[in-house]
Amino acid sequence: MSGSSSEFVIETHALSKRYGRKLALDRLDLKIPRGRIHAIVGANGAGKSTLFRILLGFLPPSAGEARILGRDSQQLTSADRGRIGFVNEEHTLPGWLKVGAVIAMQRHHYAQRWNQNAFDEVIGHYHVLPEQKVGQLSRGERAGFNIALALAQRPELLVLDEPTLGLDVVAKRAFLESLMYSQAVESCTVIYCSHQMEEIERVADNLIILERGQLKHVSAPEDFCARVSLWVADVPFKGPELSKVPGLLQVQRLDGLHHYLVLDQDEEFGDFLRAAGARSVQSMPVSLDRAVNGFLAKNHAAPASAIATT
Ligand SMILES: Nc1ncnc2c1ncn2[C@@H]1O[C@H](COP(=O)(O)OP(=O)(O)OP(=O)(O)O)[C@@H](O)[C@H]1O
Repeated sequence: MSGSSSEFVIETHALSKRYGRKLALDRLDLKIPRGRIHAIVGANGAGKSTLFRILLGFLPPSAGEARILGRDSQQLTSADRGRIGFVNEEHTLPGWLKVGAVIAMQRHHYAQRWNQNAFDEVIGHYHVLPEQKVGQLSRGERAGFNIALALAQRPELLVLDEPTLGLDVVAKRAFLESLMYSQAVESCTVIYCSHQMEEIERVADNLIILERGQLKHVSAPEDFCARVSLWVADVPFKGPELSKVPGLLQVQRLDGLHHYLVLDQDEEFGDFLRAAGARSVQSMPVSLDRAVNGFLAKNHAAPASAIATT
């Protein structure tokens, strides 16, 4: 199969990774179609970085298969790697090199592929000078420099592993804008891993939720939000027994009212609360942050199989 004709940029089949007694990826079947921005989210330790390391060929799987741009991830050639841009939170560039020297090296390395316009467009958001050493750049500038270099290599696939970790609000915004408004992004597929839901809400077309190395949900972010709702009810005493509350993700008691965060419930949930004695019931939508974090917190507290969601 030719890489560029493949319909999916990422395809894993029964992919598992075990570190000693720890199962980081658990028979993961994941298909990410070509084009657009895909966000991968999951709690700490869900297996996101492990997945990226296997996909980029830095780590072998324990079992199963991983393909990237149509190629087996364990057999990537340097030409295949040239089609993939990777930016991670560490922004690992040699600190002693001058910015101008790094640019010259990359331009030479990527030769025909190098897209100077894409580089200029992104680096224009940052006050980075060619005579500065990479180690002298601020975290935000280094993140910007990295994304500019990655986009200039005209990648078919751009993998971003928590690229805004540790950046302040201004630097985060600059980074996201350089991503969202770059022409170069339009011609590639972006896989973005982050814990920042407000970022994901702004940039992602597709939301992929991993939990304990398994796939839990795939859809547009707004469709996931639509599955989660918050119900505020004036229920006397303790309210219904929690094990009987359908789709329950979280419950809180605030100012004498019960707040139920629930998954996949419709108007009948209001009837359930009224039958449990609620005097008033009000439902409201939630932000992506609340929806995802409620969902992940629930799965933390219960066995992974407690909610069947895929
Ligand atoms: N080299 C290793 N040796 C042993 N266990 C590891 C190793 N790398 C990762 N793990 C374990 O595998 C699991 C998945 O880790 P991974 O770094 O892939 O998660 P993550 O989703 O990227 O987490 P985070 O959001 O915290 O970065 C974790 O439980 C972690 O402790």
